[in-house]
Amino acid sequence: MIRPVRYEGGVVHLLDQRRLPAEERWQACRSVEEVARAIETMVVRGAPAIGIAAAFGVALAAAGAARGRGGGALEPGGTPGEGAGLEEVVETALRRLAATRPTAVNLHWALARMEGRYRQMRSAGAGPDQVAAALEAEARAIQEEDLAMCLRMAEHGAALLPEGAQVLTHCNTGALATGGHGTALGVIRTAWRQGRLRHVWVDETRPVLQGARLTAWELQKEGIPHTLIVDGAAAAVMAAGRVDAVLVGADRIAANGDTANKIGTRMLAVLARHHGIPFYVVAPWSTVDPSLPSGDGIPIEERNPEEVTGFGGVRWAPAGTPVFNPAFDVTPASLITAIVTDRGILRPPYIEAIAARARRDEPGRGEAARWGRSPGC
Ligand SMILES: CSC[C@@H](O)[C@@H](O)C(=O)COP(=O)(O)O
Repeated sequence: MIRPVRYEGGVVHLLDQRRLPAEERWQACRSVEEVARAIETMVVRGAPAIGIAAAFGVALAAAGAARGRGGGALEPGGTPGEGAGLEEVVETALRRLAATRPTAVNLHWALARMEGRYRQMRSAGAGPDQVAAALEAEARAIQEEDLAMCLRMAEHGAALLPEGAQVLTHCNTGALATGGHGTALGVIRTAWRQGRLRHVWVDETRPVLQGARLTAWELQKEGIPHTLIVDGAAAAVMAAGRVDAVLVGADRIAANGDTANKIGTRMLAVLARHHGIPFYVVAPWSTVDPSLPSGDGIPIEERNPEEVTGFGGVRWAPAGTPVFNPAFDVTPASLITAIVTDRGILRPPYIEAIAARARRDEPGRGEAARWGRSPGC
């Protein structure tokens, strides 16, 4: 199984997704700053995967502090230097990692969980070595639980698809984006293994091409029949009656079900409604942010204009062309047929379905909101 994040000997290893599919190269991150930059530059990407990478970044920081090396967060610009205390090292790591990407709440959820474990160990009087061991165990638990959630979502979601389904998906929501298996792509994987899936339409997903580079790579490895299309071809394949369902992931789901996901998702939802095609969002509960009443409050990351004016060192737009490059958009809840979570399938009205589950299950969400307040949000 593809797993994009590994933690070994106090080093975070990330499968460099910028280089796929041309080469499978791992990047070793030995400091919090290196993990943070890897998240910012999309060496690792996908909402659950960046949460997992950040959790290991905190574990790395604590391990460094326990060894008396300032947690490896030794860069200039406000991070602690040699010999910094454990408290300062962990706080700094949490702050730096929270500031990497604003939209995916899984990142802030994972950091809140790491902070919670840290505080628990400190109030129990644990020393630096014990704290470091506990934080490593917590990060590993986040990773393993994410895989388990993906497998549960996949079972729930596959049951929604008709026999011989043709589906359309956007971005990469596979093993590369999660603890393994995937969210929307996990449903596709499981449906294929169950024999109920015929074919996948893969949106190339401009500008960074997660569909063309990553989803096509994962599907090819599994031998799942698929066809790559440019984003603008989605309406044509829907109109031709060749899509039975649209399956997408999510970076943040507000309390009313409004869902932020990769730019272009909203367009697909509008198209699906027009063509009478079910539109399913697949996401673990860690993607739900009940502290936001609606999608209006979701911070949308804007990325470098160079992602739009060219790719891989080739520029095609004239120099100086003005660019708007939002990395995500928000799909209104009214366009979503169902939200598939590891805790079951949510149906409209989402505001009630989400509130009921949040009340029952989520004592830690106030803290997630705190780390969610990163610069740029
Ligand atoms: C399981 S991944 C869900 C989302 O994170 C995914 O659809 C997405 O939008 C990823 O965006 P990215 O910018 O590649 O991190």
